[in-house]
Amino acid sequence: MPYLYETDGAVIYRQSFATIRAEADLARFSPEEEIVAVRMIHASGMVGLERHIEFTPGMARAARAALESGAPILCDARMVSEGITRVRLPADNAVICTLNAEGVVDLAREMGNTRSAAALELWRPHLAGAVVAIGNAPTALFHLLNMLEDPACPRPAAIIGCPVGFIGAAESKAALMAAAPSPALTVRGRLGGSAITVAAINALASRTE
Ligand SMILES: C/C1=C2N=C(/C=C3N=C(/C(C)=C4\N[C@@](C)([C@@H]5N=C1[C@](C)(CCC(=O)O)[C@H]5CC(=O)O)[C@@](C)(CC(=O)O)[C@@H]4CCC(=O)O)[C@@](C)(CC(=O)O)[C@@H]\3CCC(=O)O)C(C)(C)[C@@H]/2CCC(=O)O
Repeated sequence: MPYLYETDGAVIYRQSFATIRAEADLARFSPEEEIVAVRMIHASGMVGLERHIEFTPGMARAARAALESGAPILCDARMVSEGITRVRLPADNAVICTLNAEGVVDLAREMGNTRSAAALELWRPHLAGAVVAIGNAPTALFHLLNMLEDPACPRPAAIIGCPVGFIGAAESKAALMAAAPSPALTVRGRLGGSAITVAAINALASRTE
């Protein structure tokens, strides 16, 4: 007896989003934010995630406008950069991950930091007006915040800072929302991760659900 299951991708998405909207408490989000929150919950399979999602005012609009005007997307990990659905991007935006670029291993050794943090030094020429997507590494988010302490460092248009884990994740995200050097989106606490971060980018990239 073969297993019977839903095989239409569009139907699966539609039913998932309807389930999330029926079960999650999305009332505090603006319409632009709600679409992003729904997709983040979808990627995590976790109704309740919405309680930990926080936008600075106007972040969703700023990020969407930046993407529509062609901003590059700067990602901390390949798991983030590979997850971005290219056909959703409104301006064939460049998706950049420098984690495996030449010299990053040596730079990390010199800096006494992780590869994830060192890789951000290669973002400097792309940072002005970019959309940042940090979904894995707390050290990358901390290093970005330290870079942006320098007023001469170019500002990104928006920062999605959702690193996951037990060491530095909650702290780096609290620091992001306290400093808010650019419009920012986070998931407070230990929760986060590449999939949730990718989902936020994919939601912001397209006006279609
Ligand atoms: C301490 C690190 C953490 N990694 C986590 C979770 C996951 N990481 C995966 C993978 C495949 C990668 N993690 C690296 C980014 C690697 N992870 C680290 C570092 C040691 C330090 C980062 C930090 O603390 O800020 C980091 C290496 C570095 O020197 O920067 C990765 C580059 C390691 C590697 O393969 O070389 C790699 C990312 C590859 C890529 O996508 O480009 C996991 C899939 C776990 C696994 O290895 O099986 C998982 C993915 C989670 C996600 O959703 O992204 C934590 C939990 C974030 C942790 C930092 C916090 C902590 O509490 O420990």
